[in-house]
Amino acid sequence: MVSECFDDTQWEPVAEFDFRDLTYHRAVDSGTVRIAFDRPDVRNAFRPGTVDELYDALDHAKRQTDVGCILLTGNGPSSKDGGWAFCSGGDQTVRGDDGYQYNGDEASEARRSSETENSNGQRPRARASEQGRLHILEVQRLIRHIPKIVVCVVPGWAVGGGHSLHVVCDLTLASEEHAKFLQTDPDVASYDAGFGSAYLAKQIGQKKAREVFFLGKTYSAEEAAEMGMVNEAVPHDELEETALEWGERINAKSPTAMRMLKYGFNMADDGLVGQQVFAGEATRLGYMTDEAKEGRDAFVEGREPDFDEYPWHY
Ligand SMILES: CC(C)(COP(=O)(O)OP(=O)(O)OC[C@H]1O[C@@H](n2cnc3c(N)ncnc32)[C@H](O)[C@@H]1OP(=O)(O)O)[C@@H](O)C(=O)NCCC(=O)NCCSC(=O)CCC(=O)c1ccccc1C(=O)O
Repeated sequence: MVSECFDDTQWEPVAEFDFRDLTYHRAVDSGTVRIAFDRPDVRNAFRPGTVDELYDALDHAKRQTDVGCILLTGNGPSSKDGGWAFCSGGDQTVRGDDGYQYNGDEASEARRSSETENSNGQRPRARASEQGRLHILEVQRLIRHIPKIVVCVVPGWAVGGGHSLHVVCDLTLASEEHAKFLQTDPDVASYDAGFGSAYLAKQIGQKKAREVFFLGKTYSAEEAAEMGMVNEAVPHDELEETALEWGERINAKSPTAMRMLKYGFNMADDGLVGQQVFAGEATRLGYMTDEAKEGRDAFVEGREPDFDEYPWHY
């Protein structure tokens, strides 16, 4: 069983990957993928290998031109106590002095996988580091810039670095009964001073975001929705069905419009990187015009470009 919430008639595994800490599925009927943390007994805490896998799954999803929506969720419940989680952040048991450690089997497994081609003939990157890692932020940036809509589907706890992941996703859907939102970063002497906090303040306001971090209260799905950091709370039994419906709604829309809107929303907060990402997509649209083709063809044919027939639009 993937997860108690999971309807296996609606999904098929993405065959290219055999992840240890995640499951990765594609919807049978729509351009939606489902990436799920799969360590329910530790509230889906992430260790360095989990973060590597998450980056790989997202990067793969990014390259699927018939996929418009990514659901990011957590499998459950825990076999130990029946508890549900989206993600409880960095696995504190493998936290070393300079970051989170690949240790024991995990390091050798990552090394081994770097030596083995997957079924696409691709060789996964070697990443197991002797040093501590703090690379969930690379995943945050990928979610932020991925040209698709990422929906965080929260079936239980969203805590610490898991809370920050929900913040950076485009939309959040939460289980009415089990979703709980909590920031413990300062309890374990950690601090996501980027999207996890400053961008959260854009969503729920400065006072409330400071409350989330400085008081460390736990918020229900309903409270989180009232605060503006969750889009909707739905009954637990309907969580994944609703997420899949959202995926279908998203996929019915214009891919170009959705991409430009996402980057437009990002741009105001992302400085020159936001402008660069938006401008890159504007360049792609420009390249698709006859006017741009004339520029390219003139160069390739060794003649002066003739732009006379293209108006200076106003
Ligand atoms: C999530 C809880 C609130 C759930 O509480 P409860 O329902 O009572 O369950 P528990 O009995 O506590 O937990 C069950 C079981 O899971 C284990 N567990 C839970 N969370 C973790 C975890 N994060 N790491 C390891 N293990 C965990 C727990 O020990 C139990 O195990 P048993 O063997 O059954 O006893 C509660 O569990 C809780 O508060 N968890 C800790 C939350 C936390 O502090 N997370 C870390 C915050 S810091 C962080 O996430 C890193 C931030 C980060 O990523 C980052 C930040 C800035 C720069 C870079 C980075 C980066 O790249 O990493």
